[in-house]
Amino acid sequence: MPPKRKGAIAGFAGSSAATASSKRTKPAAPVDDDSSDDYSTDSASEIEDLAPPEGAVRTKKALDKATVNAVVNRFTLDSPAVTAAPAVRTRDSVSHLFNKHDFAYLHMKPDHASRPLWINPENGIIVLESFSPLAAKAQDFLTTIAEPMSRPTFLHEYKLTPHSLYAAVSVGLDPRDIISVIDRFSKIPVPEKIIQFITNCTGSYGKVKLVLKDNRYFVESNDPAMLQRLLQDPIIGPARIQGGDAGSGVIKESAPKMGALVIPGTKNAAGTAQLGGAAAAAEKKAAATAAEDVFASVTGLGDNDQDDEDEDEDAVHSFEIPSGEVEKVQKQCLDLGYPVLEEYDFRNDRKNSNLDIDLKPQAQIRSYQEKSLSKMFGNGRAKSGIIVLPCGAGKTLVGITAACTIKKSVVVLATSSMSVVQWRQEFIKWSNINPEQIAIFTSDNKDKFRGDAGIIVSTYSMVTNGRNRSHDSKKMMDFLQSREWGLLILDEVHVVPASIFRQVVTSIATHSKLGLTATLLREDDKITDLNFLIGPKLYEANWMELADQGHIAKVQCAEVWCPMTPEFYSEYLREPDQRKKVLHYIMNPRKFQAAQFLIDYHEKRGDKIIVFSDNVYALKAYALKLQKAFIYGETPQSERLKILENFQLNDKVNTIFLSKIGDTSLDLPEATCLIQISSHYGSRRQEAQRLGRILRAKRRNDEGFNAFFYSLVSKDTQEMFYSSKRQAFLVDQGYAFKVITHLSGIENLPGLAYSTLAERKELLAEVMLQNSDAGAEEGDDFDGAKNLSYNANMKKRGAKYKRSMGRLAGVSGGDGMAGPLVWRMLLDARV
Ligand SMILES: Nc1ncnc2c1ncn2[C@@H]1O[C@H](COP(=O)(O)OP(=O)(O)OP(=O)(O)O)[C@@H](O)[C@H]1O
Repeated sequence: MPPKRKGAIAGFAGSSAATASSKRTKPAAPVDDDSSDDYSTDSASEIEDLAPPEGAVRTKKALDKATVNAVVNRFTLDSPAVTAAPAVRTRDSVSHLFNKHDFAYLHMKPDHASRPLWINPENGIIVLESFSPLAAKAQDFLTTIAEPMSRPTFLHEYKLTPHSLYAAVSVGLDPRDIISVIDRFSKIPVPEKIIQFITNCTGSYGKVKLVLKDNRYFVESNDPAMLQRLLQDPIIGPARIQGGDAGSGVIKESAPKMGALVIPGTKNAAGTAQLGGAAAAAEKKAAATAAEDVFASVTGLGDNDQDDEDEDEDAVHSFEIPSGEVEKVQKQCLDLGYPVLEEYDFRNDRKNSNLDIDLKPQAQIRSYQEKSLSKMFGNGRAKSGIIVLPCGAGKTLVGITAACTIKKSVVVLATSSMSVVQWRQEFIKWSNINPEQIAIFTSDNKDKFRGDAGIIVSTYSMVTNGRNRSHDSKKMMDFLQSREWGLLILDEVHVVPASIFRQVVTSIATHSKLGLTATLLREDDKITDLNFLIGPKLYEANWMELADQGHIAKVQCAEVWCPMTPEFYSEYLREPDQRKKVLHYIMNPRKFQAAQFLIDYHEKRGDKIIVFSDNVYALKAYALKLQKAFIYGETPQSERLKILENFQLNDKVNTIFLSKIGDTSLDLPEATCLIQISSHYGSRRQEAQRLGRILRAKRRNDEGFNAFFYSLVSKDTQEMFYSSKRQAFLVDQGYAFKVITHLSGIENLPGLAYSTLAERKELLAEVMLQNSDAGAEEGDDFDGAKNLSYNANMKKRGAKYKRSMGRLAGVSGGDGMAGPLVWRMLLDARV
């Protein structure tokens, strides 16, 4: 049986630049090209200027970014709106050491030691003591109201931002509760400035909702005065449909009860929900842990309080607007400072046919998957937004469970045709969907599903590239655009340019959107666009917590410093061509030796190793010299499959070399060790995605198992700088990078390559003979300006990573584990 390769092959279809340019050259006859959707940072700009899809039905035009930013900027801690009187600062003998960071004026509460967090009044950063008994509770709360910034072993950092507070309100939190819970967890009374910031942000966000019921649009609010204010507006007022259900055009009804919905695959779905109220309550009580008691005593918010709150029924007021006015009303609300939340009341949608889909009984979603979905369905409706889970943590099943909850027609968009096939297979594996009701729309497949409701899985490029559509493809697009969809699942949202989302969300009429990603970061800082094009971040899992629970592998990360040989270094310094400079540090013989040594060592330990190189010249040179298989953009599909199959099943093939086409979605659970010899400058996203290839290691639950991630860096070259920038995201997730300056025993490796000066000189001569193109990455145009801008950014912000001293075991929280022991034996680790 062929091995599972999720999107493996995703990137295997050629380079991003080649794809982008091929989209521009018109072939003789219309041909659908979805061969690659490699939306790397560089390809993004190429794709941005694709024409909008032909005949796209503009349902709701995306909000103008300037307006969005204007609103967001209104709510910063420095804005005039935040007018708290400056705190009275008393200076003492050490104040000068701290300058404006002297927070001695914030008096600690008497029982501060038992409270786990502290909040910076100047910038809204919250520091959490992750070792506190209340940390788990506080963490749940903080991930709802703030952005996780950094979560290493002992102290976590979160930041309150307008977007995070917007997301908090969107899952039903009240600003008073936010302030009171922070206060109960906090070592200091919540600073007045923070209270004002929270009140200002939440005062405007989430007050107004746009709800689709029976395919009629309603502007909804709990606050009748708010609706009156909107109705008095010269643009919104006239848009109201006069004489709606309630005659006056304002309808009053009961708010849905929180938690009334049961998400499939959860414990509730399995039985608790069916228990009578009293039995369920008793079960809940019995499950209360000691930690919860501590929580209650410190916060004063026991479960009973929560239950009481749940029982409160707020009236909901609404008025109806025609679908043609939706965009205008949305924009005007935003201008007034009341951004509109979008929710889908799918249980009352009787116009769109139901889809017969449920999770299979054996499908049990994991606690973090359930938590993420509860943020989406918290009040019984579907909120649009983004769920962030580490690579290999099961985003696909989260998407499938969302579809099983909504039970309406679904569109899934993925980044490559292989991912599309994978998504369909996973739907069939986890749910009882009739295979005829799930269709694929790619260049090879354009069948519709059977029946009134169904699922279409396609790629972003199939849906947005309107230039050269074949007849069948046009028909399929018409089908996609002519009907309403209950849910749009957007896979790997971090790689797709905002302009593509804009085209997608404006051309496919969908009631709710779910974005999925592991790394919600972009080097081009276009993340804020996603907040408004898809929705706020609903949930972000903690990588370390998932690793501790065995859902993803524990990984030891190391940066191996490889000194340049004198002859390579003097050429490197002398070389004026940037690309050739790069080639010199990638082809550094000491780096080659380190790779050879690590491959040898890990193969002997029984590991399966992936070696990544963005540079194809180096990829081939290393692989050929070491006699290992390699795959890059030009490797034919059949050969790729053969290599990957051998890697998985053949115990003689334990190492493969991959270019960056294997960065994402590659599902090789056999891989346990990763060695990176060349990479995409300072890309934090690539580093995290590559790490993701070993997070799903099959052996992750073996006692003391660790996967290994080595980044080989040529010392005293530009590569050192890029490497530190690349690690920033993973360091924030709690990974500690050990610096290894010498691999003990390397000198004694039999057959060590380039051990004589003559061999090294020969290699240098070969490298010098290469033209500048050999130094370029696969499918990448070297962009000196971008290169420099990374430098400038780093100077501006300062490097965020820290190099660790001492033992890796300690810093990675892995004391006493077998992994670090192996390291200590193997590596003479010194800083
Ligand atoms: N609740 C679950 N129970 C059992 N297996 C699960 C569960 N959730 C996910 N898995 C399995 O975990 C593996 C990884 O899942 P998936 O491919 O969806 O990860 P991912 O988050 O999309 O990763 P990537 O970002 O690397 O694509 C799959 O083999 C999947 O079947």
